[in-house]
Amino acid sequence: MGRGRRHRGRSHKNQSEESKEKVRKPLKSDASFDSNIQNRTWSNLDFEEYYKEQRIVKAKEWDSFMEILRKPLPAAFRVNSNGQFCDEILSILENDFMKSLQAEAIENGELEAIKPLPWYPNNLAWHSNFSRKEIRKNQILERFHEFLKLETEVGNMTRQEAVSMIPPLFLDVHPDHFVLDMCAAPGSKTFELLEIIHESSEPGSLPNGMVVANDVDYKRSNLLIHQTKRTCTTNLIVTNNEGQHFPNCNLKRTLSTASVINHHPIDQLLFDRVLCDVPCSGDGTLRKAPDMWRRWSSGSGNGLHSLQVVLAMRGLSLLKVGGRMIYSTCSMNPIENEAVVAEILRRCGCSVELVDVTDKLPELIRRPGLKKWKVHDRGGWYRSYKDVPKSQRDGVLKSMFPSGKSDKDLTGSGNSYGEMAPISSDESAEEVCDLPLERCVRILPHDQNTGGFFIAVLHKVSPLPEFQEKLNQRRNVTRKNINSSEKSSYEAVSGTVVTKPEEDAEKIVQEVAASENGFQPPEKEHTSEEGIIELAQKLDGMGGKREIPPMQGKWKGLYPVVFLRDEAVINGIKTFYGIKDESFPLYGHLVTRNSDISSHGNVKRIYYVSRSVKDVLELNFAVGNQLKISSVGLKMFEKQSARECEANSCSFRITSEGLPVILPYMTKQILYATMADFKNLLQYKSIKFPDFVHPQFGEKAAELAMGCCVVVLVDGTQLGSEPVKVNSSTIAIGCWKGKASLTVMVTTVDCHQLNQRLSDRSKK
Ligand SMILES: C[S@@+](CC[C@H](N)C(=O)[O-])C[C@H]1O[C@@H](n2cnc3c(N)ncnc32)[C@H](O)[C@@H]1O
Repeated sequence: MGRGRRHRGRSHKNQSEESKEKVRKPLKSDASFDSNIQNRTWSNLDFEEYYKEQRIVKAKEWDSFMEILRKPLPAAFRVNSNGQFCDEILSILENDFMKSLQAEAIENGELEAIKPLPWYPNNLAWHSNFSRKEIRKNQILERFHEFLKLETEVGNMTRQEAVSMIPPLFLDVHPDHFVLDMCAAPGSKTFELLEIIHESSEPGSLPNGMVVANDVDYKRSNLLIHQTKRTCTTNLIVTNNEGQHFPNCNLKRTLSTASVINHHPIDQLLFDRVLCDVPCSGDGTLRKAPDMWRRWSSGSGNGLHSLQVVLAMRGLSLLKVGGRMIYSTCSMNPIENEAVVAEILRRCGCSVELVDVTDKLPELIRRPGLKKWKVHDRGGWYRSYKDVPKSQRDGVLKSMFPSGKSDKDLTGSGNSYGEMAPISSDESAEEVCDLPLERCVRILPHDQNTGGFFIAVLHKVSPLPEFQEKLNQRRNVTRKNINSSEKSSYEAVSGTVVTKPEEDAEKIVQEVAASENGFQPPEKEHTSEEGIIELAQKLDGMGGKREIPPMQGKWKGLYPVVFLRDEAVINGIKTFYGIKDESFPLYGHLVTRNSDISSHGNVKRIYYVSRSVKDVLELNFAVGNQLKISSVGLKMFEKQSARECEANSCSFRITSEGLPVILPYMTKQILYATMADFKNLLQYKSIKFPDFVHPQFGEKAAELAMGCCVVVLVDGTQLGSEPVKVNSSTIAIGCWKGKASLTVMVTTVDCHQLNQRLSDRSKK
């Protein structure tokens, strides 16, 4: 659900109080809900009056539009295209669940239980005809629920509302693109963007592109950090800047000498793609957040309009010429949608075009953007700004109207984008926007049983008009001044500034059982998407109150990220795992943060960053840490304080998320196991060397240096021809080689899921 600051609290409150009296109880036919939901209200007369008046659907469609809004939203999910078991999972969906759930679907009056979303490429996204609640509560659906839960937890699937999957597809992202996700939390679209960035990369090869996922709310950002961990990406930076003041880290403006600039591969942070999925009133999510029926008022949309305009304008100014930006909301309100798009087109003149995407995703049922709408405020309707009484002009802005013109403008000349349609002197005449707003994409819930959504695709043809850029720069200079006083507590420390350590995200996830074998438990991993969404909704329920990090502790809640320059640590890792600089350079790509350094100066966690992220970190450092970074790169090594350790072993273990990236470059500490031994390891977690099915495997394990190692699954024919080349289907797990046994260092959930997938494979 969209959220943001409510600018006009007073009118909002009055209207929502009024609307409480106008609500009605649910229809009898909505009987499938549990009693808790039944007691909720499923209508709001203000909502009905508002959208009838805005004519977002034809009169004859009204009843079906309202009817679907009162039905719970069907669950939707995506299969991670980069996941190792993508094909297996698709096959289970097609060959098992599509058939086995059919009877239950028919009982529910549906033709199909689950089906691929026809507009999503390669059948990777699915729609189920059961709501999330039904899936959770219904016993027959229990096996399906368990499957969804497990595969989501290990990162093979993502539960995501169908409409929320659309913006990244229209954005046309390539693996070498720099992408800004401006309002990114809780991160379902960031996850999708990362998937696209990584789509064609081979194991270990990192794409040239990257994603900056920004959100002003640090608590919601922590959900994003947790959620995107499952992508195992080195190409992500998470920031907590205000989107409208997002810095472009312009080195030319910061440094005076060209020679210094020459040392930096990039001198300004601009993006090939921007996703501007702004905070909004969120009435497109009524089906999954029925509480909104009670809270809905037209004031919410009005209150967010100007923030939405400035966010979109900032996004466009951070976009490279030739780049593409998506403006999207999960609201159906034209004030948050077409009015915002019209205003940014007016401000940008010919430098920005609204792209016609009718030929893209042809199976997606969509409606054109509106050209006519009205503004509602404090019980009154206005067709034109000239009708708004002076006393109400603080709440109703001229940019909210189709012409975007004030009384004075209406007598003057048109704008550079095109002449507006003449406004008749007739009081009842409606304003019609002359911009090509029909190119916007409206998704209405009753067209294909989804939530409501709005998308506009914008193309930056040339630099923005100079005064708009200057306006943006002025805003940022003012912000920078504020920031520099805020920053005094960490100025002396080199590196990037993070607002809060990642561990906060961990607090919300389940603990994995501590290993009995003397080493620290593996890092806490994966929580369910359901949990993430529920947490995000709880945060939404805080009424737009933004969370700022508590300013406690030595670093006052601001933890610097630093490049790891400790050669003893880096060389120790390189030697132990046999990593060669020419194939996988570690130096310059490893970062840590002060919160990860113990009081004795020992590093606890080490993160790996791609070249693109490294370049941005260096730029950010050079411009005085303008980006407030809360997470960066991929946690690759973690200090292991084991009981059993030898002088020559490395105290850093490889994390499970880091393993797929580094494995192709490891030349030491690798064991090759056949299915029997591999499955036994997953099942029993710790096995003594003589107890392996293949004695040679136990002998090789015993010969290995003590400490972290990797066990790679091979078939019998590959044994003896080691090293086996790693490819995208390679299955490997991190283990600990002790004095007498080999112990798995993978969470119980991951072991269980992997075992299940391997059993499915062997059945074929
Ligand atoms: C509609 S939600 C984004 C959903 C997200 N794109 C996703 O797919 O999961 C809007 C987000 O904007 C954030 N937000 C609100 N005001 C902001 C601002 N001024 N700058 C950046 N983010 C903001 C909110 O914290 C919220 O997480």
